[in-house]
Amino acid sequence: MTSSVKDLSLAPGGHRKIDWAARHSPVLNAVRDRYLKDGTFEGLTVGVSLPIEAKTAYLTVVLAEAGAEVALASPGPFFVQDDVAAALAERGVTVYASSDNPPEEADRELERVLDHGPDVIIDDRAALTRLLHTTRRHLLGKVRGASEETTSGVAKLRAMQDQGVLEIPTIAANDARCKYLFDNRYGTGQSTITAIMQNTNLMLGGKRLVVVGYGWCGKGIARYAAGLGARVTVCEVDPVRGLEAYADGFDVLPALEAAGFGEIFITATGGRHVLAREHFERMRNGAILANAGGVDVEIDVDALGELARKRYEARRNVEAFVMPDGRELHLVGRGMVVNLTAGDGHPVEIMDLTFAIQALCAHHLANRRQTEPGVHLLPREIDDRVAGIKLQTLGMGVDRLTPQQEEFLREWRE
Ligand SMILES: NC(=O)c1ccc[n+]([C@@H]2O[C@H](COP(=O)([O-])OP(=O)(O)OC[C@H]3O[C@@H](n4cnc5c(N)ncnc54)[C@H](O)[C@@H]3O)[C@@H](O)[C@H]2O)c1
Ligand SMILES: N[C@@H](CCSC[C@H]1O[C@@H](n2cnc3c(=O)[nH]cnc32)[C@H](O)[C@@H]1O)C(=O)O
Repeated sequence: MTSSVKDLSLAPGGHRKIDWAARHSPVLNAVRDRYLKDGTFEGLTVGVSLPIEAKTAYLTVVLAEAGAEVALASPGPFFVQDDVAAALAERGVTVYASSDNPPEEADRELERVLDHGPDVIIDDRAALTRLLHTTRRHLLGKVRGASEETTSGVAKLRAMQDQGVLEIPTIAANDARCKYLFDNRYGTGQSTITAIMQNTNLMLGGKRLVVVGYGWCGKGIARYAAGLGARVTVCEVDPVRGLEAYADGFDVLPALEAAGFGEIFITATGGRHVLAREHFERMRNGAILANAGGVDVEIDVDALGELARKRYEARRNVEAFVMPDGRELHLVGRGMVVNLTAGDGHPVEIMDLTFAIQALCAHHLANRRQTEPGVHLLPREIDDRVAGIKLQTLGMGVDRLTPQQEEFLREWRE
């Protein structure tokens, strides 16, 4: 089937971006050479839903080179770099994506991916998996399994499992240590702060910055912001995580209190309306709001619109909401995942680790090494292998326990 992209003439710029990602992806390259070329993917179809940018593109190129037919769509038009989509169409990956597509038609593009009849799925926020269980049920039988990219997607899959409706094996790629410890923490930390600074052109040093949610993403954001001199306050609902934030050197306060003094607010919870009307009513003139969480309802943008007497584009990717009392609140990246909708996503080296994990999850499922319907973890030794390869590419390494040390740890007698 043929790709459907915005403009094929944009391909040269996309090729350069993909080549750059390939050059900085030593782990995925090693995984390709050591594991993916064993014929597993010959004759199989891999359906992918991920933000379409250079690192995602390189993952799909690697899978295609390993013999798979790959079909790709994005979770929506705000996650599409058209030059990359055009380049991919030229590299033998079928891609259904354009930044011009209406957001409400995102499911249609994803269904076109499913209509390829995938054997294996690489998913983001469980979008393909949910469609597979609803509008494309007739394709369920062919799917060997799905690998899930993000925390919010894993939560959806667990909800499906709890309700007894998940009919395929899935791997929580997000829950691999080589994923969340680096991608969610350092990747989100760097790329969220970069996107906010790039789009506002404002300084971070000295600013009162509020991070809502101190999970892996929130920890990364707080750490990078503090490193650049911001005065960080954390808001949590989990007292232990709040205490952890305190021990890491941050103030911890309820969001309503922080609303009154924050100058920059970043949400990273995966929850709904964590910043809402009552917070907007207290915020200072000029406050900046951005979301780094995986759902686009963390900031109640509808309420912000209802409160505002006027809204206008203050800068590219920055929308100003003028309140009845004259205060302006500035929303970066539409309240969607800011590092992707208003930035280039995570650093290449981070996605190199994430996509090495994803490639191995796909390989695992393609080989039917996990056949039980439900949500599963990637076997620990595969995670260890990826970390080992990364250390090797850095010219570093770790030690191994000696047999005596292993025995000491196993033995309970002194
Ligand atoms: N921007 C990115 O590139 C990126 C990368 C990875 C994950 N994500 C997404 O970011 C979100 C967070 O991921 P994570 O891995 O950090 O999850 P996590 O579960 O480790 O952390 C979420 C934290 O938010 C807290 N929380 C929930 N509701 C809250 C509320 N109303 N107020 C304050 N705190 C609240 C929870 O207690 C938890 O500590 C998810 O939606 C995930 O999909 C985004
Ligand atoms: N696309 C989702 C939200 C994604 S949440 C964030 C996920 O994006 C992933 N991510 C972050 N940066 C990049 C990137 O540059 N390329 C591809 N995926 C990325 C990251 O691994 C994380 O788990 C939606 O429908 O709203």
